[in-house]
Amino acid sequence: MIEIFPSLIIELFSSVYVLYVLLVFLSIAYYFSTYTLDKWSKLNVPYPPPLPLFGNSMKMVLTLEEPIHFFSRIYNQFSGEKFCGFYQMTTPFLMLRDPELINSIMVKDFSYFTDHGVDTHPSVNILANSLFLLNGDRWRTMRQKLSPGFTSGKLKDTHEQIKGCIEQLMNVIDDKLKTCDHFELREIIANFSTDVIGASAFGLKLDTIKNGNSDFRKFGKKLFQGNLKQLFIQALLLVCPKLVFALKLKQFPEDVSEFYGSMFKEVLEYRSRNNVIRNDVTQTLIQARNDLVLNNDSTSENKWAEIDIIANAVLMFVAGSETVSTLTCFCLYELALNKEVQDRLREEIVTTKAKYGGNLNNNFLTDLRYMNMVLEEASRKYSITLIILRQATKNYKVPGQSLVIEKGQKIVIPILAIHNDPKYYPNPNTFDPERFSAEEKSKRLNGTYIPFGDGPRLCIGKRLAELEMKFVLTEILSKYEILPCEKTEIPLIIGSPGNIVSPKNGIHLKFKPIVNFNIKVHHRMSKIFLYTILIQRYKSSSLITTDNRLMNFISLFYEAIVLLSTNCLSLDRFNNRTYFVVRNTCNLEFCNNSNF
Ligand code: HEM
Repeated sequence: MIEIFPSLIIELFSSVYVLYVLLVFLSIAYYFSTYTLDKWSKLNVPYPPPLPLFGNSMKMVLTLEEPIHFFSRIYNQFSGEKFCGFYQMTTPFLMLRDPELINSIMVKDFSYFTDHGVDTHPSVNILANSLFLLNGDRWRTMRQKLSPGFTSGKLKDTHEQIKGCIEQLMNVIDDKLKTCDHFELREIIANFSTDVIGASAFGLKLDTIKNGNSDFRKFGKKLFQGNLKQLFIQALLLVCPKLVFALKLKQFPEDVSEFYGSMFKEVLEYRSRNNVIRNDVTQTLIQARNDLVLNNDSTSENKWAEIDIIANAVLMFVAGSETVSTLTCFCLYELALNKEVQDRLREEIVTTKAKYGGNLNNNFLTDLRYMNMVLEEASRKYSITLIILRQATKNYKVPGQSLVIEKGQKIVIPILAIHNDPKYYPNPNTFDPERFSAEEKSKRLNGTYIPFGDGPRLCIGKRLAELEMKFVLTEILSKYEILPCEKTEIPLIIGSPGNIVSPKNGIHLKFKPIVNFNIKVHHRMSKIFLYTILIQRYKSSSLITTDNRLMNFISLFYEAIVLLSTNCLSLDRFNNRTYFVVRNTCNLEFCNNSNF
C-alpha cells in the first residue's frame, strides 16, 4: 500500500498535469478560433451565426460548397439590408449589398478604399507585388506605369496578332468538323486565348491552339485548379497569415511559379538585350523596369526589384487568358440557346463588315452595338470574377448609417449575386441583351453592373478583353451557325474554382458551317435557277451539262426543295436584300464567303 501510494500520486499528478496542459491548449485554441467572431454583433451588423475557427465558411473550406454558392447564400440571406457581415474562417468580412454604397466605396470615396486587402507576401506568392495585390502608393505608381500599355492606340497594334490566332482557331474548328459536328468548346477557346495574350502582350508565338496544349496552358490550368494543400494554405492565411509567411508556405504550386517566373524573366531580358522594341505590354513592362528598377535611386521604401516587374508580367498573362476564354464560351453557349439573338448578331456582323468593306478595324468594332449588348448581358449573367475585394485604408463613416467601417476592414462586393438579383434584373436567368439597350442602361443604378470593377481600380485589361471577344465572335458567327447538341448541358452547371466562374462540365456545342452568297434576287425563276446552281456547286463538283440541261434542271429543282425542307438552304433578308444561306452538311466542301 505504502509502495503503491507514491506511484498513484505520480500517476494522478501526471494525468492532472496532462489534463491541465490540454485545458490550457484548448482554451488558447478556443480563444484564437473565436476572438474575432463577435465583431458584427458588437457593431450591430446582421450576420449569419459563425462556428469557432471556421466562421461561416466550414462547408467551403471542406470543399463541400462552391465559393459561388457561398457568396450567393450570404447575399440572399440578408435581402433588404444595405450590408451584412460574415466570417471567412476567423476573418470578419463586410459584404456590400446596396448599389449606392458600392458606388461610393469604389468610385466616390475611393481614397478610403484603395486596396484589395489580400494578405500575401512575395515569399509565398509570385503575384504578391503585382498590380492586383499591390496597395496604396505602390499600387498607384505601378498602375501609372502599366496603364499606357492598354490605351486604344496601343491595342490597335494587337489586331493583327489576334487575327492570326483566330485564323488558327478556325483551322482547328474546321478540322474537328471533319469527324464530328459537335465538340467541347472550353478547352479550344482557352488554348486560343492563351495564344492571344502570349502574342498580343508578349510577342510570343505559343501555338497552343495548333498543338492542343503548351506549357503556358498546362501551368495556367494548374494555377486555377488548386489542390488540397493550396486550399489549406488559403484557409490558414485567413486565420494566421504571419504563420504562412514564416513557414514560407507557397500559395501556388512551386512548379507553376517557377515556370512563369523564369519564362517572363527570359522574355524581358531577351527584349532588353536585343533592343527589340514593340508597341505592346512587354514594352510597358520594360519601361517600368527601366524607371523603377534600373534608374531609381529613391529610398528603400520606394525601391522596386526585378521580381516585381516579373510579377506583373505573370499577372497580365494569368488575368488575360482564363477570364476572356471563359466569358467567350458562356457567350457562345447563350447564342446557341437563343437563336434569334444569334441571328440578329450575325446580321449586325454581316452589315457592319459590308459597311467597312471587310476591314475589321477600330471603327468596325465600335459600330458593333448589338455585339456590345450581347457581351454585356453575358458578363452580367456569368460575372466571371465572382466577387470584388476592397480594404478600408482609413476609418469611414457609412453615409446615412451609424456604422463606421474601421481601417483595415476587408470588404466583399458579390458581383455575381448582384448581377443575378431579380430586384435589378427581372428574370435573371433569361439571357436578354435588351437589358443593355441605351434606354435600359440610362435607367440603371450605378453599382448594379460592375463585371470589370469600377473606379480607379477598374480592370486594366477591359478593352483588350472586349477587343478579343468581339473579333473571335465576329469570325465564329460569320462562318458557323452555333447550335445546342445532345451533350449540351441545359441548364449549365457552373462552379468557381480559383474564384473564376466557369462551366463545371465544359460546354458542348454543334457548329454548322455557313456559306453566305450576296445575291440580289429579282424574280422567282432566277431564284429557282440559282438554287440549282448553288446546290450543284456546293454539293458535288459536277456542273450542269449542256446536253441534258433540262433534265438536270428539273432534278436539281427537286433537290433544292428537299434541301429547303431539311433547312440546308434558306433565304434570309438583311438590309432589304435577299441573301441565300446554304448551310453545309458534313459531306459538303466548305467554301469561305464566296461571292457568287
Ligand atoms: C472577361 C475578361 C475580364 C474580366 C471579367 C475581368 C475582371 C476584372 C475585375 C472584376 C477586376 C477587379 C476590379 C476592381 O477591383 O475594381 C480586374 C482587375 C484586373 N484585371 Fe481584369 N478582367 C478581365 C480581363 C483582363 C485582361 C485581359 C487583363 C490583362 C491582360 C486583365 C488584367 C487585370 C488587372 C491587372 C487587374 C488589377 C487592376 C488593379 O488592381 O489596378 N483583366 N479584372
